[in-house]
Amino acid sequence: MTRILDVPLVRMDGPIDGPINTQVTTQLRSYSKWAPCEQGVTMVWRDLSIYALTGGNSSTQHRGLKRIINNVTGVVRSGTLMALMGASGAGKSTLMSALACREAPGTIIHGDILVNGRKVGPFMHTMSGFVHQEDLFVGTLTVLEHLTFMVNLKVDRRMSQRDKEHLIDELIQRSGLTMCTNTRIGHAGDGKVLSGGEKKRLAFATELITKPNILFCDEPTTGLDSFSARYIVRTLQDLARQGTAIICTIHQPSSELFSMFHEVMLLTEGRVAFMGPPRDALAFFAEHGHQCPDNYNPADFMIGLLATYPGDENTSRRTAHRICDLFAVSPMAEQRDIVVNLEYHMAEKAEFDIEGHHGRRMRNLRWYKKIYWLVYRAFLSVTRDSSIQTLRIVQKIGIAITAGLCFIGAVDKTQKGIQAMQGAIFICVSENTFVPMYSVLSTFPQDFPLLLREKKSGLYSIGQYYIAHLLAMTPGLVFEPLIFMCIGYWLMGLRQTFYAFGMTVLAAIMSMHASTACGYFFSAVFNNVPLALACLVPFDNVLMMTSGIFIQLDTLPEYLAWTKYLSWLMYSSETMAIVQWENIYNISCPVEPNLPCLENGDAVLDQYSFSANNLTRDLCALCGFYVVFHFLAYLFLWRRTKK
Ligand SMILES: Nc1ncnc2c1ncn2[C@@H]1O[C@H](COP(=O)(O)OP(=O)(O)OP(=O)(O)O)[C@@H](O)[C@H]1O
Repeated sequence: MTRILDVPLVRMDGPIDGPINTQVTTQLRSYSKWAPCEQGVTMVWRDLSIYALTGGNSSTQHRGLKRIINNVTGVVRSGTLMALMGASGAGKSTLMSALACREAPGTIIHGDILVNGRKVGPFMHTMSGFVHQEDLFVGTLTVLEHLTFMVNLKVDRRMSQRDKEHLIDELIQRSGLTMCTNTRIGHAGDGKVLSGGEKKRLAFATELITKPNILFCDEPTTGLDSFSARYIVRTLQDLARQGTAIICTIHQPSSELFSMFHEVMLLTEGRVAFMGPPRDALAFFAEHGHQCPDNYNPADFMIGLLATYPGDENTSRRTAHRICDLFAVSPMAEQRDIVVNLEYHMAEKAEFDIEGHHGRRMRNLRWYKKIYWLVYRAFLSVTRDSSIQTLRIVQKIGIAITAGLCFIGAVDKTQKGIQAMQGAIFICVSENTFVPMYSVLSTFPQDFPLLLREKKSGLYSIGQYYIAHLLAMTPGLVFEPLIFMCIGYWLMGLRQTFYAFGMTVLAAIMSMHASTACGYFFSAVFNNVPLALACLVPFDNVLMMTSGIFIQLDTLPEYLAWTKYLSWLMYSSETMAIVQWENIYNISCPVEPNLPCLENGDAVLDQYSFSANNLTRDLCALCGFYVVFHFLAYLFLWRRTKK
């Protein structure tokens, strides 16, 4: 059903370079089918109030809720670039997040927000983009790699490789990043990396991949020089010209930037003080006795007028409230209300199936391909930090050579050799335990903000992220112990059979995997490295004491005996000890008859409370540690993203 409206409703084509004319002519509009791309979007919100759960109960915080947005009504349409302005704390970010359906947990929204007549919901994540104030990227990737990753995860899976490449080229060109296609995004303090303005443009390019109908930008010009800020607002103008509806919070824009917006919405203490074209804003304020002085920045003037000044709260609040009251009964508010009420009216009459429509239109990447692309990114990130990787390998080789040289000739089938052998086993186990365990502690605290943002925007699930991360780490976790054992094992003079060597390498690799799993668990539980460290240090002391090398485990007091079963060091030490001592029958004894003597391998194992029958149990236990620690780490991470 197509309706022909004879009241101002939607403006689809107009003088985008200048302010929008609110007296718009008739517009065709169909609400019988979901067609935002074809006909443009109109987003409206009426009497919207937003509360934050405070948990407090003071007189100003009604039933533990703090009202941040107070009965706000508004509209934004395709082709409009709207600035959301107000003093700090006016509620800009809260309102914009709610409109974008990306509100913080604990936020309560009263009132409906409609897009082309439909209540906003999860579909907003596919039909809208959100450029955050703080840019978060994997800094080791280049611009091209980042966009390749994002394009593959965001676009319809039926898109051909050629079209994807074409899209990436177009995004790079449109964002003015041609010169830095192969430049690393970088972290602060890195060498040749993107500038703040380039990062912001890359953030825009990332959001434009899906050609969103509505784009939300949180302070896109903050921290940029005037040239970069102008470039960003020009880009937004271009986007609006192509039919995107854009809402953008902005702090203290220059006069030039201010005039580049088509509409401005001024907020003060959660209320609307003005909504309309920027030039009408000055006229509105002047009409009510607040004339902006010549040569004064209009944005500064209006924000200053609406701000609450410490020490003069009552007067400044009275002024701001009076302006809000005056705007609420102004002809501009009346016109806005006509559009909004009509949208609500049409929404009540129309029938549509938005989820079904979107389901039909967009086919997400299959889960295993998402894992593939996540592994690709994680692997690039790991290998790009080549200095760290090289250092770790060099460190492993250095320790293996040093330990090997220390033990050369000491490990033999004598009573002294038994102690040297157990020492060598401890080195093999501990070298593949403590360093890897501590080195992953910062993983989740570091990755969490980006992970949360990408997860919330529906790029992937926590499970996919976790599996991909493990897969990307696995080659390193095999290679490092392998290189250590290849050098250290033979230099130390451990048992010269391939079976013994293979089993020792296997135990070292499994020990490395269990240790990193434990490190991930602590990283996920605490999400704070100093706290995780404070808890891990006592834990690893217990691990060491119950490894079976320092104390005969049978002699542990009964109430502590169970702790040995929690130590994967004990399982890997026992595995290595078994393969070194099984079927050894000829350990020489001292000449003096009264001195204690361990005559064979079984006696040695017995001395350390180990048993040759435990080999399978030990390997299974090491696998168990790996699985249980990772599962718990995943659960904690998943729970954290739900908060
Ligand atoms: N979860 C919350 N609990 C309590 N108060 C909150 C919460 N979230 C926001 N607020 C309060 O609501 C008000 C508006 O916050 P908001 O971040 O939306 O303001 P803003 O206009 O975007 O400010 P700025 O320009 O400084 O970013 C502030 O006073 C803030 O302290």
